[in-house]
Amino acid sequence: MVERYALEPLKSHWTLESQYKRWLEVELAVIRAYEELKVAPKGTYERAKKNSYLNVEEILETEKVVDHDVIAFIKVTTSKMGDESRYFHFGLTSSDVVDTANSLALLRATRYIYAELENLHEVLLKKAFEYKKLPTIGRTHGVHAEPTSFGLKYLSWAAEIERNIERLKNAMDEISVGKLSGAVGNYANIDPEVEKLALSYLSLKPVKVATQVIPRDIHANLINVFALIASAIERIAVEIRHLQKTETLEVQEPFKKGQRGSSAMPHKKNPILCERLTGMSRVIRSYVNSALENIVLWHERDISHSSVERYMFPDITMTLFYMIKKATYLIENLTVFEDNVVKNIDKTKGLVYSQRVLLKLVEKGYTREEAYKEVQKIALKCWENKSSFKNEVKNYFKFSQEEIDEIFNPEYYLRNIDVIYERFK
Ligand SMILES: O=C(O)C[C@H](Nc1ncnc2c1ncn2[C@@H]1O[C@H](COP(=O)(O)O)[C@@H](O)[C@H]1O)C(=O)O
Repeated sequence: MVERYALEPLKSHWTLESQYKRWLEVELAVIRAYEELKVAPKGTYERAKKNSYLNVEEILETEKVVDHDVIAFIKVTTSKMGDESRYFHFGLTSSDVVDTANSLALLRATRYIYAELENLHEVLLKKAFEYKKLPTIGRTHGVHAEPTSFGLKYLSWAAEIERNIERLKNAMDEISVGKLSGAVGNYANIDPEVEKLALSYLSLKPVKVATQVIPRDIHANLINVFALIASAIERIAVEIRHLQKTETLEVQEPFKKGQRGSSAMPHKKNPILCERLTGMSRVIRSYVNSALENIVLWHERDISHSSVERYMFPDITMTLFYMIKKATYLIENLTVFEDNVVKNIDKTKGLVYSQRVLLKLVEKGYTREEAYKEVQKIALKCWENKSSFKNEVKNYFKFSQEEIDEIFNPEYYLRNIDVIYERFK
């Protein structure tokens, strides 16, 4: 993970020491289950916990010799244990520990992400209501289309985050599984009751069927939801970047006191945060492919997925956590130049009301085809010579001033938005 983007508490969550602590948590849960099931003598769990020796440096030194990270961990951790070390890792395979601990790590990291996402959702909704009545120009294909509500932009972002919250909930539920079923997942050397009990101490459920590992489609689903969230944030960032173009200037991302935009051009305020969020979203999406590739392992497993996950799990959760926090800051502190938002509606001198003119003519008795032809003729002329569509329409179709005022009114386009907003109460 790039230090620049690593925020607490995620940063500490992914240190090597934290990883070994989670491995130990799993190993101890198994010992506790053995004791509960009277396989291990009373007090074994407490003694094993007290006498386990977690020393990162020594584990790494040992790994240099044995070239197996879990074995190195077991050797060092049990090195100061007494007789209870006999129950340590009893009947387990390395991935029982690694995979169960991975679920714990992902779940805990995702809980931080979830809380931040709820925060972002709330901020977006608040802004959606704040700008509900502000008319703006809707653009399709980048071309002025018809007026709409500025708040609807935020509402559509909030709705997307709402869907992602639901998806995240489901993915978290799916990843709340562990496996303690041994070398090929068939409980040959471990009682399924030990798994059930030990996982219950960790608030996990046994995965329905495992090989040596938990099936990777479960992890891929979570990674995919992360990518959806990143894309939702990128959609916000890209919109802001477009609206911050000098020609448009409807919004401006926060520019702190003392901040400088350009080393060469002192006048500049650039949308650097939005551009960073756009880039980060690309990085997060690129992990979806790796996560999908991890699904297909040889037979009961190979270990090609392991290196991928060492990059992917910390990187993706830390990057996403950073993105959501920054997106919330961005939305809360975005400057909206309301005058420009309204002014830009008239950049095409009324062309954006062409459909209203067309429908008015149909109401007056024109066929749709006739009306379209007539309106397009005038509209294209106005595009070319930059004249006022409003004036041309008034003169050509002999509309009264009252009709013109009614047609060329941005407020008209907001008349039904309450129906949409009602869905968010
Ligand atoms: O319980 C077992 O260990 C069973 C064994 N399978 C393994 N299960 C879990 N870890 C294993 C396994 N094999 C190797 N290693 C060690 O995993 C580490 C992989 O390192 P990396 O590719 O860098 O992520 C790296 O440290 C490897 O040494 C099997 O033969 O089925």
